[in-house]
Amino acid sequence: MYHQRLGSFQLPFRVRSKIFAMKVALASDHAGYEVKESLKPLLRELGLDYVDFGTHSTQSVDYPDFARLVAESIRRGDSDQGVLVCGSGAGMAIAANKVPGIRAVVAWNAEIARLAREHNDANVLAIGARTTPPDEIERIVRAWFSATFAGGRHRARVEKIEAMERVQSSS
Ligand SMILES: O=C(CO)[C@H](O)[C@H](O)[C@H](O)COP(=O)(O)O
Repeated sequence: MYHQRLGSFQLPFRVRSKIFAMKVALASDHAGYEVKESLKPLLRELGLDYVDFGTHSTQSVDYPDFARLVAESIRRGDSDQGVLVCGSGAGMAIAANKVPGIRAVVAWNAEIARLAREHNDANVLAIGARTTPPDEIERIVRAWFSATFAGGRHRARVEKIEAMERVQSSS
């Protein structure tokens, strides 16, 4: 259940995000569990609705299971953005990027986070809990959700990524 479900009309994201709070799909593996939990107050402070897809403890699990839940939530249109936390962020990003429409980026500082949103229209933030200091993680999350896709020359490039996905799915 979303933290604050305000509605889910099928409007374009740019319109919907101005009317309703952005919906964030959140998940981690065991390595990222504590960071995932620590992000919840920050997401609330930023006015973001979130749904927690697990994991729910530090017991060892497999990160692709959780990356898939978040990626498919975005693909269905149930979530606008995803945040995934594992040891390095890499495994989560690799797995999430297997789902069409997902542009997952490992951000290890706020600048990478901002650029991923502005230039790449990235929709999944992957964080390395074992590789990124807590204060940097907070800066990364703030930067990610402050930034918006810049469009312009970057739009044609993202469209080329989407075209690659269409070729793959039809072959
Ligand atoms: O797969 C990973 C690399 O992106 C993640 O960091 C995992 O969290 C990590 O591999 C888990 O390792 P563990 O030794 O099983 O805790």
